[in-house]
Amino acid sequence: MQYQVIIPAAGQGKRMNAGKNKQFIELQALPVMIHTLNIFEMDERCDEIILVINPNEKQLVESLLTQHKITKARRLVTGGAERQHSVYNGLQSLKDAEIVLVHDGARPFITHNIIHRLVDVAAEKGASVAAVRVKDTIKRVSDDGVVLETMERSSLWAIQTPQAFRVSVLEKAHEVAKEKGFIGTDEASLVEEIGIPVHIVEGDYQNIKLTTPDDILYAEAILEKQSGGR
Ligand SMILES: Nc1ccn([C@@H]2O[C@H](COP(=O)(O)OP(=O)(O)OP(=O)(O)O)[C@@H](O)[C@H]2O)c(=O)n1
Ligand SMILES: C[C@](O)(CO)[C@H](O)COP(=O)(O)O
Repeated sequence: MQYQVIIPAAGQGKRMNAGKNKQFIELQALPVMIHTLNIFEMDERCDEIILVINPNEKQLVESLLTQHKITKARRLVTGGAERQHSVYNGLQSLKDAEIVLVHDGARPFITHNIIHRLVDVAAEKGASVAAVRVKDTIKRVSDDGVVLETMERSSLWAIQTPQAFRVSVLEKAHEVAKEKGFIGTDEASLVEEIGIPVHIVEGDYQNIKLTTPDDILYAEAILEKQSGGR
């Protein structure tokens, strides 16, 4: 089954504190955004990339796409105030897609194997998310820093992107969220709100989101390992 992917890349990267959108930080001489786009560019099952960007970065993005021969990102979409609004804008520009993936521009280490498993589960069941089992003990804590409870770890998963959906499911979820003024931190939470089951696809701990400066050190180590330490 083929798919289209929406890549939200219109954030500010405030927690990264790099003085620029973290999408443009270079890892082994390639911007983060290009690492992510290359994965979908090289996937035969990906028909189109809908790249969501800040309008003031359009020229820079266009020149990077040309320079790095990214041919599938034919339509650039303007982002919104929150990640959810950026994805909503991307969804409005989908054409003739049955399955849509949403994947953070800031997660440059996703694999084709996980992408394909997500697409297959979404095609069969409607909604799927990449996730890994939580490794730490997780506690719920009050605003004044006192532990309220220890969560049962065996049922806790850390949710990543990609998240894959039948297009009709994600469209409905976004419309309902818009009506209710609901803002979620991922697409699956919107789908959960409309009562459609979201299925876990076990992912990879290396599929990190570059969020804070220490993530860059880890990303460099992953790339070093991928390139055989050369
Ligand atoms: N209004 C927004 C906010 C985020 N994103 C994108 O959503 C992904 C995940 O968001 P996050 O890691 O929070 O990125 P930023 O919003 O850039 O980071 P920060 O919250 O630290 O400013 C990133 O690829 C980011 O560019 C987006 O397209 N539009
Ligand atoms: C969608 C996401 O990457 C799943 O882990 C995450 O929720 C994005 O959160 P952020 O606060 O926008 O970084």
